[in-house]
Amino acid sequence: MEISHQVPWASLFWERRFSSSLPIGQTTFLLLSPRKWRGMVLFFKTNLVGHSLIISTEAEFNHFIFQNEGKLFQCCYPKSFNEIAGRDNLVSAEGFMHKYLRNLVMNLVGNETMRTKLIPKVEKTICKNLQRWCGQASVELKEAVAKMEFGFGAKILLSYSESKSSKSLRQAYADFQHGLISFPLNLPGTAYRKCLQGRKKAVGIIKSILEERRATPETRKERDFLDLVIEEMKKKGSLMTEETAVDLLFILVFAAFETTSTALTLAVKNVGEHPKVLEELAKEHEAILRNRKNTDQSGITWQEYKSMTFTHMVINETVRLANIVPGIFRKVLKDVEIKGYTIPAGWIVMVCPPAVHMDPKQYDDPFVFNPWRWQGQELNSGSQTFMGFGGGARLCAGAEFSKLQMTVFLHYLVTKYRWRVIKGGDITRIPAVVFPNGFHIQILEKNTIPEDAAAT
Ligand code: HEM
Repeated sequence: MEISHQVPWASLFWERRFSSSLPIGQTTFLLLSPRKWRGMVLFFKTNLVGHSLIISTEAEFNHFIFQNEGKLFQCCYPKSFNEIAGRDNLVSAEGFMHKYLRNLVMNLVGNETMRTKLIPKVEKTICKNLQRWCGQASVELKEAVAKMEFGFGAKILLSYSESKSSKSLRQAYADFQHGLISFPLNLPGTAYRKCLQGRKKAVGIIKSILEERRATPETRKERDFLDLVIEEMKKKGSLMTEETAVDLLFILVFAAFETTSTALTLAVKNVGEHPKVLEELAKEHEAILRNRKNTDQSGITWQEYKSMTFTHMVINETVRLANIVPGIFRKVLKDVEIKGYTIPAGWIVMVCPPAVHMDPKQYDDPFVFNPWRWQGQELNSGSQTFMGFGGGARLCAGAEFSKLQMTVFLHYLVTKYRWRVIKGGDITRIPAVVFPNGFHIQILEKNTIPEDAAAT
């Protein structure tokens, strides 16, 4: 690991990945003539399970890769990823198929749907859960939020309810997640085998819901995403086969709960550790309540949501530091010239967002949680220096939806409740962000005194 002092984030990623996930065999870390630019290694060559791989740690080149999606670069995740995410999964789909699937997803979580349909539903779910957690001695926030997001996602996608089902979709995803980032060795006892088994169970449940729905199209009060998918399947010459439908639903249920729950837990942790941020956040949300002309207004309006600038700054800062997706993989379609080097067609490039997010040339004191650094900037989900949600034509389809959920959660948390940490909150990267001891907090109504404090 001789280069660890030069690219701490990238090397940390590989070190963790290979030491924790590759118990057998050795992957060598090859460093071939790294180009330095303003003191930072731009890119270097290594090898990933037999593939030649360029790791790009440079903002400009990463942006170039995103902007040339489909022309010079193509999405490329390892074969084993397609085995666990499904052959027809949206993340690996290309060209017309990618556009078609992405459009369907935008139908589910695009701005118009969020504005007209999702805000009140998100609010209702969050308020109900916060009320339930309030007063409990301790709530493990990551798991509690993941459960809430899973329930919400499974409902809008499939009208699935864990409590009304004989088989647990949630457990199937827990097994899937357990081995998601592991060496692709399908032998009894391996994490990868467990992951494949989890996928098989989840796919089985989703398939049976799909078949049941097709056999007995009921008249539900509200259409879910599955209704839309089935409608697509019925169209003459449709691209939507049963396999594609199942793979799409499978990946969406997962995407809907895992990433957002991690980001939201980190947001609460960051805000709690920075009293000035909490104060500013509360000020913004209390002003929203105060400025309402109609005092009977029951929920957040789209305009109010859009005006929560400081909250959006807190979310961007959280996602920047979280680096939930540490590597984004692309295949080089044609030879690419970059700063005097040629990257040959067929090679794999890994965009490394953490290296950009933690680069002191891009962000002053990059390890410090400082939402004010976003002041006056466009708070987009992707830019040349912010790639927590990826970029270009494959910018995360759920980025805005994820931000909406975090914003609504923070709104109710800071206006109605207060919280204190009971235990946990440590973070480990394997390379996915995990909380090894959880993040246990107590949530109380804003104007109550905790029992132990009242007793003293
Ligand atoms: C904090 C939360 C989230 C983070 C950090 C995140 C991150 C990302 C990243 C980095 C990518 C790009 C992958 C690539 O270019 O290969 C991506 C793609 C994607 N994400 Fe997210 N995501 C989040 C939440 C969500 C949610 C809530 C959904 C679902 C509703 C979602 C659905 C998707 C989909 C469908 C894609 C593929 C887009 C495409 O290829 O066109 N994500 N996400």
